[in-house]
Amino acid sequence: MRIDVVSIFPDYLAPLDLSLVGKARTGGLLDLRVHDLRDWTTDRHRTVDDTPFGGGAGMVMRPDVWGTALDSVLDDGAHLLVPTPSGAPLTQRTAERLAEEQHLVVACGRYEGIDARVAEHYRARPGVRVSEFSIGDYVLNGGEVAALVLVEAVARLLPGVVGNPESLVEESHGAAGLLEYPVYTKPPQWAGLDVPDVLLSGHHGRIARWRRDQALRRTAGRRPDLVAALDVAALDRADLAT
Ligand SMILES: Oc1ccccc1-c1ccno1
Repeated sequence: MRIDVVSIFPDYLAPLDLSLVGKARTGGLLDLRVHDLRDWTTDRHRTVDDTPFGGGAGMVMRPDVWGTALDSVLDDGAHLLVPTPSGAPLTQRTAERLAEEQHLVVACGRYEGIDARVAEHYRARPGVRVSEFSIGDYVLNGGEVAALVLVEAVARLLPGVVGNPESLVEESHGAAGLLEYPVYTKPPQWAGLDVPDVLLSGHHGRIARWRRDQALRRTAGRRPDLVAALDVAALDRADLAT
């Protein structure tokens, strides 16, 4: 998979040189290219923004600079992803779908955002899909943090990136849509607190059922909104497997 990220702060994406994503890049599993939007400016001041039509505070990112940049990195079949507070929520299901694609291009906006004609222009481009996405109901100073989240959420799903693919199965927001169960390790007693006995029992069926029950309780208690969307069939399949 190839991912291009375009930003006026390319150094914001430096964490993607580290850990699993960094290894995926050096191992050839992920072709990640980070670009400085200002490389596509033509004026002495390398201007990327201007005042908003209709007035209002702040500055808007220019469509001409973005157009030159995206024409340079987008190819047929690419998926243009634009982080924005007004976008569709990025979910694990979205990450799974994106991990199946060949080429993602992330356009990181700053200021008051990117001129709306940029997304409109590329939506009309045959062979290019455009998705505006949000990583949560809060406001950031720009799209770079959202780009970091998206790249990590997608890259870790690529074959060979995570050492043990099994560990992807029972995570929060997994196939059944549940939050993950509580986890414990040595020492068995810590700060006057014990590990649940069932986890020391060696009875794999009971352990699996306890974990499923904990995941259900957590999901109902912390994310009642997810309960309605639970994939009960996936739950049954998982329970049958224990
Ligand atoms: O707040 C933002 C500003 C710019 C680009 C993206 C965002 C954002 C906020 C939440 N998800 O994305």
